[in-house]
Amino acid sequence: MDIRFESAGASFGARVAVEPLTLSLTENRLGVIGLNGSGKTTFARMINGLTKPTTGKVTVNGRDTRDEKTALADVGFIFQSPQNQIILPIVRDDIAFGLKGRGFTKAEIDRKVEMVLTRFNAGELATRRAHELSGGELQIAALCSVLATGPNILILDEPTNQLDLRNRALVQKIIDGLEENVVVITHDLELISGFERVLLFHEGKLAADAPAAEAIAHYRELAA
Ligand SMILES: Nc1ncnc2c1ncn2[C@@H]1O[C@H](COP(=O)(O)OP(=O)(O)OP(=O)(O)O)[C@@H](O)[C@H]1O
Repeated sequence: MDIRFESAGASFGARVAVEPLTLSLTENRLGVIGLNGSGKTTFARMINGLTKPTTGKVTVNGRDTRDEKTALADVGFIFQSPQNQIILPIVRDDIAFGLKGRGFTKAEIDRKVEMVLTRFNAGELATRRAHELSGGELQIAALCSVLATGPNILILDEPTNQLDLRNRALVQKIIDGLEENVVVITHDLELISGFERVLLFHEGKLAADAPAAEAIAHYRELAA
């Protein structure tokens, strides 16, 4: 992946959520940590263009996010509350929904839905009602819907939030095995403990940009 922030920052009115920063991100795995309200989600939304920079610019694989009217299609985003991004009641239909309007035939859509369900060993979820799923199942359903569209960068915002130990371990295993480039925002420090690059945000500023152990140690000092 090739994500570049060039003096890019984001403010909401007078509130500066992310101070202008200059960065080049090419790692296959990137962790983002920091206290509540430190700017992590805003930073992540700037990557897929959901939040446009109010100063500077952000490019993803050479494309300026300001030139795109909507979020970048090749940057998948799983939000903090995945139930809010499941649109259709039945899991299989929701996965197919994301593939419509992209020029695929019905047979191709059906094949892609089956492929992604098989990839996550989630065939059992296909006919389930999304609102009846457990937190872990919902994360997997959201992952299937987003990854079926073939993004090459995936952003996960607090993917283990509210998961029990078993589902947490399952989601960690899935993240570790993803071939896509992954950006993980999390308060679950173990989840990103093996990452070679972790960004620590503090009050909208980048407080560390380092391998996981170093960034986590710095975070512990800030939080103490
Ligand atoms: N749409 C918005 N309008 C106004 N202020 C916003 C908006 N989005 C974020 N902010 C503010 O920007 C700052 C950074 O918020 P952000 O959601 O990026 O933090 P975070 O690090 O992801 O927090 P958390 O860990 O609690 O999810 C906060 O002060 C927040 O209140």
